[in-house]
Amino acid sequence: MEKAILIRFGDLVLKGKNKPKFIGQIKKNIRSKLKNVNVEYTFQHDRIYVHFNEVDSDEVIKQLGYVSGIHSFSYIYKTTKDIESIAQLAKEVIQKEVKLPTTFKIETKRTDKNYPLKSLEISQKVASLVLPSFDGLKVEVRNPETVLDIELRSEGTYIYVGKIPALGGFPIGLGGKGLVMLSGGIDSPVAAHLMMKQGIDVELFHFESTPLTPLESVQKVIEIAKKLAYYTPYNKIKLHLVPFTKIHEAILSYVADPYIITIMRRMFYRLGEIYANQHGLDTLINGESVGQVASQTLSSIKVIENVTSIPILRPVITYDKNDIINISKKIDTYDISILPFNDCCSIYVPRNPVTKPTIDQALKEESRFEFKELLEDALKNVQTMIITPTTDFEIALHGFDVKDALSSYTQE
Ligand SMILES: Nc1ncnc2c1ncn2[C@@H]1O[C@H](COP(=O)(O)OP(=O)(O)OP(=O)(O)O)[C@@H](O)[C@H]1O
Repeated sequence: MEKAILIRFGDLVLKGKNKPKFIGQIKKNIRSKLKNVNVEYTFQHDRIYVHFNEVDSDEVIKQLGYVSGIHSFSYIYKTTKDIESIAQLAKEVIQKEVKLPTTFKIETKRTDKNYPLKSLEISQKVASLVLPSFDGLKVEVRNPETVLDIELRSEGTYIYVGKIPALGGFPIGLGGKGLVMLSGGIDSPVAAHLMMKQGIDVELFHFESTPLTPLESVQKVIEIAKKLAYYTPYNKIKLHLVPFTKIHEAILSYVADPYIITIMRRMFYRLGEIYANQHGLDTLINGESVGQVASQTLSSIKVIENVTSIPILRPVITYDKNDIINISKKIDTYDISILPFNDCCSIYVPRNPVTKPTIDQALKEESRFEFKELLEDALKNVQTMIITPTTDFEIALHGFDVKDALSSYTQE
């Protein structure tokens, strides 16, 4: 029995001239993802068959599950076009893949128009040969629990049962590049994931305030980046650590308590925009919502966004917290995000954060200290790490300046 995996792309969402580009990119991403596995490919129009010998097919499915742009897979079996062989293979596939008893239907697609039987005739003939061998199969044409698909093509016949849903979305590499403001919280890793799923190639930007915040908060972000790295075609993601301590200290010293978070975010946006522009990144992405906490209001977004002109994407803004949590569990970042270590946004939370800040007042708060030099200095000292799913962080966490502690892991 020749077994392969059929990969589908979700034809409905593919439009016109984008289609060949999309398929070219997804092939590239799949090859890259499976480069350490011994498989072969058959590429046909808008589908891909992955063939394997002595390879753990579940591992192949697992790896393909990280590739955005794939909408579903099926385990698919191949035989000749001889009707007896088709029926024989159908029986074997039912034995292997179908839980009995079940209601059942055969659906045939015939792309080989020279074949002597039409699609419906093939279904009927195969059903008549298969049904006597199984007590637990009851034909139900309208709403069957199980559908056995037969595809009769010029090169042979393929049979499969059911579809395994995949990630969906679009392949990374076509949608431009984005800089994700990544905190250690639940929402921003989900925001990163959602944008990656839409085909955006992301880099991660974290403002670290050690020693005001514990070094573990940086480790937390590295652990999150490791999880996100699985969803890239090359199992690699860039994490930029931005030394934010001096800016943070200045904000805490000079800014009135209710405006601390507003001004901190304005500094985040300024830093993000400059960095993105310097490095050819098209957009800033964050995990902001409206209404989750008192400071997250539309007035607040307006005042914060006022300092930038780069597009800002907030993919989770309409999501319920529970939905965000469910995604974070699926991508395996939830358990890391709920670890207790504070980062710069979660320590020294003001007692009464302003809910309706004004631009004038924000400018007044900022006029109390020279922040431009501080921003320049932070940008000069950004450390870039290439994170893979196996990046190691076995270092002593205490008694180090974060820069020294991380230097051996830093690459440009
Ligand atoms: N230390 C940080 N470094 C980078 N980005 C940050 C940082 N803190 C906050 N952000 C960005 O600002 C957004 C809103 O921050 P907020 O403090 O409301 O959330 P959070 O508790 O940090 O966690 P999250 O929104 O990720 O669940 C974050 O989603 C993230 O995009």
